[in-house]
Amino acid sequence: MPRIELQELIDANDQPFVVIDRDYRIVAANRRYAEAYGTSPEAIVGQHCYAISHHAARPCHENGEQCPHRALFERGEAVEVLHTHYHADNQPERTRIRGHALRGTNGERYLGEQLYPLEADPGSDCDAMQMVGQSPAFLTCVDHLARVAESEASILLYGESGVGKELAARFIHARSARAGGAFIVINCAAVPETLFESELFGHEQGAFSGSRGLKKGLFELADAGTLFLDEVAEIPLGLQAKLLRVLETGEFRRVGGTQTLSADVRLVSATNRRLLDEVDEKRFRLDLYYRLAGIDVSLPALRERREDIPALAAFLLKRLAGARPACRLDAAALAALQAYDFPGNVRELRNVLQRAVLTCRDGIIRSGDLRLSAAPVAGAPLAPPPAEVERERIRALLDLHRGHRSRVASALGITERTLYRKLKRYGLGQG
Ligand SMILES: Nc1ncnc2c1ncn2[C@@H]1O[C@H](COP(=O)(O)OP(=O)(O)OP(=O)(O)O)[C@@H](O)[C@H]1O
Repeated sequence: MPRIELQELIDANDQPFVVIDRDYRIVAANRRYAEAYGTSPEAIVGQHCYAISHHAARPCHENGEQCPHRALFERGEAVEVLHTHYHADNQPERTRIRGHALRGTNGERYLGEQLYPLEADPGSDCDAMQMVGQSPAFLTCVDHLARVAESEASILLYGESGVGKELAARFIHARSARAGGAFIVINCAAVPETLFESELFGHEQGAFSGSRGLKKGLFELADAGTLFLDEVAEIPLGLQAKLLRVLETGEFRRVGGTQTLSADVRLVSATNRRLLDEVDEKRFRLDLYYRLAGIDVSLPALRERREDIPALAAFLLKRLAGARPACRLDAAALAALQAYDFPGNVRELRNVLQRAVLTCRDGIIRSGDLRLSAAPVAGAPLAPPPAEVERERIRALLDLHRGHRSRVASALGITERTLYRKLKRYGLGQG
């Protein structure tokens, strides 16, 4: 067998590649790897891997990260992990690392690491999408999203309210081959049943009373792009059958139309309910479930990634401040946020910060400025009111505000979206 120069061999690899010995010393690195850290292969050899990739003084497993080095030299396993690496300019980059067990001609064992940056396309990376987070739970999820984005499969996103399902759907679209096409959102809980079909498939002129002109449906508008069905569990049963037919044939008609149209649409759906439970309860069709959930991805709740709270809070405060200087949290306030469970997830964090910004005086948010529902202020309800009481309250407010939903929502201190869901549940204000 010919003996090929190691440097030439690894330079032929388009991905960053590095070879590390038992003592964490780099014994070889390809050009790609060295360039990413602003140096040359010659200068890197002999240095500690953690000094290069993490700018750290000790191995990354000592800082709580999963380490392929440790897995190989302690357990003999070649593993794949997600890490955050730091480039020469200190920019963090999320990277998937695949470990390889190598054996030198001296019989010694070495670790080969192949790096796959998760944000290879700077136009659609997490920063551009404003998706903040470095925790293992978040990185695993982003990695999963990036991988499923490349396929054409229908994706079902599952996660509690406010975890960022719409953001995740946009991320999938931006990283897919359809990124140049439209990203169309329909919130299935917000559309009254009577208008659902025409929203989705459009209508011809005068198709029903009140319809003016021809209107293209969202399905048609999403042609060559992605259609995001938010709160998909809320699609009325009758429409589920129609949607299924369209998904199976790719063909549809506008309401009141005779012409058969077709559209090439990739579906991403989201729900905060267990759809299979809905199937068991006969509220959701199993065949439609299979169509929508080609691949399902769960998004972690904020309390499962508490370590992201400081960065998320700083990001949201900056966004809330706009051009003005952003408020910041003192240590006790930050600790209170990290200890809190956030049933409403990132959206609740944003709302809590929004209120705190209004009450804080000197640009510093203290724990007293935070209104977290676990420690309610006087007058705030401890738990959601019982259904009957809530139904009556909403009905009375609808009367008071003459059906003006945004006013009712703000009187209740909830989003319009949540109000729509409640209206539906209580059979109020349809049409
Ligand atoms: N990782 C993140 N980084 C930055 N902002 C985030 C992140 N995740 C969510 N957000 C923000 O939190 C808010 C809620 O996100 P989004 O609307 O995507 O949630 P959702 O899961 O779709 O909610 P719902 O189930 O109520 O529809 C948005 O303002 C979004 O920008």
